[in-house]
Amino acid sequence: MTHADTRPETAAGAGDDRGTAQLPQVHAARNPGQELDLDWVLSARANTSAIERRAATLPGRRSVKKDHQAAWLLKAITLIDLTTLSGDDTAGRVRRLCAKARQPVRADILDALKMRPITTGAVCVYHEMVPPAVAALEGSGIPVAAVSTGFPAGLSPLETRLREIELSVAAGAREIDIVISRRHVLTGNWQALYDEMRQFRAACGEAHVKAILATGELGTLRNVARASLVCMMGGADFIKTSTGKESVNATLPVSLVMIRALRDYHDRTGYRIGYKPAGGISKAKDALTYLTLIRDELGPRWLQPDLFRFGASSLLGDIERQLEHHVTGRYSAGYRHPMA
Ligand SMILES: O=C[C@H](O)COP(=O)(O)O
Repeated sequence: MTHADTRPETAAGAGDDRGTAQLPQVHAARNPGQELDLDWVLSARANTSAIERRAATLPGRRSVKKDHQAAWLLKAITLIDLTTLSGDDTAGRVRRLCAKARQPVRADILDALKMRPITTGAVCVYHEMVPPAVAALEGSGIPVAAVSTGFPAGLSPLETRLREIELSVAAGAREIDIVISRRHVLTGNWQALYDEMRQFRAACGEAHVKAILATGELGTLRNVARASLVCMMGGADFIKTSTGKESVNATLPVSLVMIRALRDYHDRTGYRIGYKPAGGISKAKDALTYLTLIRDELGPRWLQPDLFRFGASSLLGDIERQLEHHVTGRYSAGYRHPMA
């Protein structure tokens, strides 16, 4: 059993300035990208059975010592892109989500844990919901991330997708989650994928760009590895697993492949690119598995909001319940312990 013995490096901790919200340091230097290196891309392999075997051991092997669990859970909250991506989204729902992003943990729980206020990493919405989100988050330091480029399928005309990015940036989105054209991966057209990524990168201007690979639709882990590298070469600041709308979203095998591509890219270029697992991550224990995986594979530097986010719509609720249990020793009536 591997224990995360230490507190997460910058977990919200007790401090002299209690009452002062920590403004998230969410943006590192942008990734300039590089020329498409096809030899490197085609050399990327993934031994599926070895990766699946290793991934299967992760939830059991990696745990967080009970004493440090609350700090890790608070850390996880600071790394959430708090998301609503529903056809029935309204400005009111987005405003409520933003209020939650500003104050994701009840004050009495923070007091009991002797922790300073925290915020989520970002709020993630459709383009049409960017203005109410920007207004609701004003002064908080929390960025708005917009899913643009014809999310989730990405099959609208290229000029429409590029225009959508420009409109989202003009509306105040500081991060753009683009979806790649899966067909470029499935047909091995790496040049087309690279060119698309370059154009998306350029349209984002100063905004940071997360490339959603939709890994559940890429066929093989080898394709995931290659698409990850091409998107990083094309200038992605983050690579993200899924839209949350595919039938298979974030998984541990896919994460291992993408994390290794991130490490490879860093080793060869010196640039750290961020990672965003998204879709179906709704349990605190799963969040802890991801955090310890990242810490062990990439190191604690990657556990900062500029290099790691969870894309999640319901994870925060479960983390809150775990924190409440940590503080009060009980769960709300009818709640079944998911960490057991
Ligand atoms: O990008 C974020 C995902 O769409 C969220 O997926 P989820 O609703 O399964 O948490």
